[in-house]
Amino acid sequence: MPTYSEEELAEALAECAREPVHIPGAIQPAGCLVSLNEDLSRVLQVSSNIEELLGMPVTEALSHPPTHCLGEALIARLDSRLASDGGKVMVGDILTSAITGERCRATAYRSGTRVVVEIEPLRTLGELEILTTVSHWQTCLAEQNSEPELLQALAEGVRALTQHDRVMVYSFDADWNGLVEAECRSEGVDSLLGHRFPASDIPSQVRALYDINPVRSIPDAQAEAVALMPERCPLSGEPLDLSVGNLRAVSPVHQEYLHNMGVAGSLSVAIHGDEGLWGLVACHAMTPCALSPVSRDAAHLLAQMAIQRLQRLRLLFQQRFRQRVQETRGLLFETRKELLVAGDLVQRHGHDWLTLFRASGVGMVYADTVSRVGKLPDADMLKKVAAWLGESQSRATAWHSSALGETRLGEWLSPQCSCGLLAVPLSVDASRQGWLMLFREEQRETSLWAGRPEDVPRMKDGRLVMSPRRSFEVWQQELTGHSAPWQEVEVLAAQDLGEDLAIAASASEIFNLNETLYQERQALADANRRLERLALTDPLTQIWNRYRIEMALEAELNAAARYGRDVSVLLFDIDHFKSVNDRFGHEVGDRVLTLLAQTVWNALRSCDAVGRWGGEEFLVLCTGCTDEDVMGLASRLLKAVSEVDFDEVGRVTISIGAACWTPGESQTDLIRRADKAMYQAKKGGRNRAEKSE
Ligand SMILES: Nc1nc2c(ncn2[C@@H]2O[C@H](COP(=O)(O)OP(=O)(O)OP(=O)(O)O)[C@@H](O)[C@H]2O)c(=O)[nH]1
Repeated sequence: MPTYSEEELAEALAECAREPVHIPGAIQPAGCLVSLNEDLSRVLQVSSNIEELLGMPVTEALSHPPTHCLGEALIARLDSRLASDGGKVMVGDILTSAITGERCRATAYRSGTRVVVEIEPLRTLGELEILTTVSHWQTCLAEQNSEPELLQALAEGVRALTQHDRVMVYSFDADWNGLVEAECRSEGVDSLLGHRFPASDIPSQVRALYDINPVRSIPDAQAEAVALMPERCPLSGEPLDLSVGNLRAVSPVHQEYLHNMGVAGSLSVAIHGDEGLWGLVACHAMTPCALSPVSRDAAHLLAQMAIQRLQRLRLLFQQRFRQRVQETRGLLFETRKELLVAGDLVQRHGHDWLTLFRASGVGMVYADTVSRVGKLPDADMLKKVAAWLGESQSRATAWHSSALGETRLGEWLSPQCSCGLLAVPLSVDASRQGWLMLFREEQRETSLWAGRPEDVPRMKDGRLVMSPRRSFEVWQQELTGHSAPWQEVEVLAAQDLGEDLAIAASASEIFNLNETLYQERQALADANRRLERLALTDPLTQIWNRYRIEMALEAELNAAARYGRDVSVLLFDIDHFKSVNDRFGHEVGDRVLTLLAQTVWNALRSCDAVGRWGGEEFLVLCTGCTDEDVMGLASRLLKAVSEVDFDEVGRVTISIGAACWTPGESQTDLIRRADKAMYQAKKGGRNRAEKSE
């Protein structure tokens, strides 16, 4: 357990970050340095090893114009290049060492108001050989179709160029810890593949230097630094900022770090992605390793090519993922045509979404319904989570966490089965809202640290300081409480899915509402029909009631008056019906009435109608009937009734009174005449028809 407080650690880190690594006042002995004033007319500082490379003592170089130590041609080129390059590093001016006869490369850059020229011998691989090597690995990188293979090819390519004993490609996590993702090494050198390096290994100001100058070469970490003469600018008294250069002396802290790791020389090449520093290619040499500036630049070139390919691969992955999501959305649209409720959609497609989103469970809480597929909390818990999300989160955007234990939900959810959650709001309207939730299980990982991160801060003179690590022994750390992180592309895709589900939910609701409305309308129409029937039908005999037959008669008489048509009525009742009731009971009497009504109804033409006039009296309305016709119909009815067997009652007869309408006659008068005629029939012996004259 750390024995220091958070504040002490923060102060130690800040102190470490204040180390002025960019103005060491010295360079590495891999080359020499000349600093000039802005108009290139005066030498201001030189490195104390200038004589070893340029064959000229420090005092001589400082007391003569720059052309004396650097030559007329180089100064002329510097003059023109610096004017056009606006102070950027300038490479490619070659001169030959006066002492060793080696070809050297001069690199110039602006540092404040000064111009710095660094001179380094060109060594090892020939330029042509480097070109061939770069070209080979460039092709190789372009052919890689997976991230691990690509990073492995980068490690191998850089090692082919620099000949270091161990070349690692490591990426930074969100906290700037490094993870070794690929490695290429010579036999007998320990592997650090899969190891993590704590963020404190590269203090923030050193990381910032990688933005200015992506390549840091240390051919011999323990070589004595070469002082600048004088140490500060003789004009301004300012130290010389060597951030942009290649020769900056190694900070004592870094020297100790490399020593503790058993590394004699190193090369670090920053890998910058679209979002800044992505990682590093870190090369270690177990013995000092002189490196040609051209190889160094070539290594940088390969790193740049690799990151471009990496970004392309990630883009392709994202495109493929979104394509698959689009396909799922297409399926959703297809099934939406069936107007499934949103919950059914989850049941139907949930398993596909589990695969697509690498999730262990998918749930949806919408209105009062919960749908679940896979491994996830129970329905009540999902409702509780949805309620919390609704209260505490924006309704417009997705919410996600890959460490639920660190959130409010950690109190409710078991970390083993629900460690990560991506929740997407389904907003249908203000009153109806829901959440689509994708859960991920815990992803237990064993992290191999190259030394314990906590060992870095140490007490020195009663104060906590960040010290270079002494031990790089593998230390295992169990990472728990985390799921795989949610990628941005996954969050966006889940939001698309959420929108589709919200649309499906409202579509099915509208359908359900319409359905209910339709059913209610049907019920109303049925009730109306029943009412109408009740209002117009005789409940016993199921033929028209008096009201209905009167209406029909009225309409017929109006039409007859208008078009001069014939209309007749037959009024009849059962003979001696009282005795039927008396002998067999009222119920039997009812059955006789019903069967009689059906018999008459069946005997009529479709244009005629019969209604119950009251009691055991019936009225037949005959349209287009002359006197003759109506008596013919009356005879047919007498016959039809006489042929019916009325069960225990046996045969019954009826007496009919017929009346033909005369123009101008009222309905009442017409009926009265028919009634009179029926009376005549009764009087005449029954089971007969009489016609009103
Ligand atoms: N079962 C039953 N009987 C009814 C109904 N409406 C009227 N009646 C009976 O019909 C009988 C009519 O009797 P009356 O008017 O004396 O006539 P009748 O016995 O048919 O003799 P005539 O008409 O002179 O041949 C009565 O007994 C009524 O109770 C009914 O809806 N159901």
